Amino acid sequence: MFLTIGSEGFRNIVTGTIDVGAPVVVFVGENGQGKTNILELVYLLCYGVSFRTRQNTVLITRGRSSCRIHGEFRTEEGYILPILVEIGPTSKEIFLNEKKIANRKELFSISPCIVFAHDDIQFVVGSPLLHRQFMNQILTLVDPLFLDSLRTYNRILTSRNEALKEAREDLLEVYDDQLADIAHQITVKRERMMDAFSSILRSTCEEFGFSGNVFDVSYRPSLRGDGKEELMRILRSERTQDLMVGFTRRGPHRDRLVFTMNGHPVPDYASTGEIRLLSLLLRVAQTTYVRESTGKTPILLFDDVLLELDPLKRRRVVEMIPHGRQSFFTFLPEEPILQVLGGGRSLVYHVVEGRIFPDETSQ
Ligand SMILES: Nc1ncnc2c1ncn2[C@@H]1O[C@H](COP(=O)(O)OP(=O)(O)OP(=O)(O)O)[C@@H](O)[C@H]1O
Repeated sequence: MFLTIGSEGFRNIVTGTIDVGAPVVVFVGENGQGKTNILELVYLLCYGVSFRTRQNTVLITRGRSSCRIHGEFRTEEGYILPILVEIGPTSKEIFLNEKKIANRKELFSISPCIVFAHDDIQFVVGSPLLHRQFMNQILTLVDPLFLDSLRTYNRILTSRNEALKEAREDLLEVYDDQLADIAHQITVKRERMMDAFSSILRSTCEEFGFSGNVFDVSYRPSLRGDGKEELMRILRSERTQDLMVGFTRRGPHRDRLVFTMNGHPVPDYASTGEIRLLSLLLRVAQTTYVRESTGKTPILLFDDVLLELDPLKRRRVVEMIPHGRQSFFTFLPEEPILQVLGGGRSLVYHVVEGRIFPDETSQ
């Protein structure tokens, strides 16, 4: 759990430190005041990157040349870990326990963190690129080696595509072999994860109060075969077509997911509210999957996502949030925030033009 968070020169947030040592922390404010920036700050402390941008310079307050983001994290064993992220125009340094770390992966073991964001509905109705992003996000949280496999795959894929454009059959022999090997590893990992994930999603739907399989998701690998050898045979047998188009037409870079509601494709049948609900249940299921796979309950960041649900569904989603860890919420002033406060300790802050004030009535 984070006990404090703070920043200097970060986006529109005014320099300072606030107490967040409670299971539920709420930020209330009008549009554009800095609520999402605060959630972004928490995410940066967990992963060393933003969930909104890969461009470090936009994180720095306009007109300044650097920023510092800091927090104190209390581990499950009770140790206090100071985390500091310093960002300059072309640099980023991360300090854990006052020691500079060489790789931001060292932060990953502290606490997983899951954002429930407005754009999450794109995982359901957006392009297959986002389906793959969804799977990759989950796998990276539970398997630190997955990101390396993905990078290797993309490197070999780029080389194979170049060889296809230049019709270098000698190189294609080598790349087919390498691509089949890594494609097999990625497909098997995605397949296993999605099997477990879809069964968790079904239980999540039941827990929510649905009877039967209201929402379901299934994995559709683009290159399916029994082992690496078969994938290689497929790549070779389809090489002529790949040479004609000049790129690799099949592989994990073309995988997709199919979302259904009562057996029908979600994008064609579901209402906006149902799509929003599914995107929230996907994140709840992701939280359960990460907890079951790593033994750690993620910190949850809810960025204004409950508004589109009717009050009953909103309450049910909130009741499903796992206890024992920390959740951060953002709300517009008129939203009924009391529904998320529950019985435990909670902190409510108002955000006005980047300034963060404690709510007098909830202290
Ligand atoms: N680098 C920066 N320097 C200064 N201000 C910035 C910077 N980046 C973003 N901002 C400002 O931060 C504000 C946006 O804050 P944020 O996205 O957190 O809003 P919000 O309170 O979550 O609003 P909404 O309810 O509309 O989502 C905007 O006014 C934006 O111009």
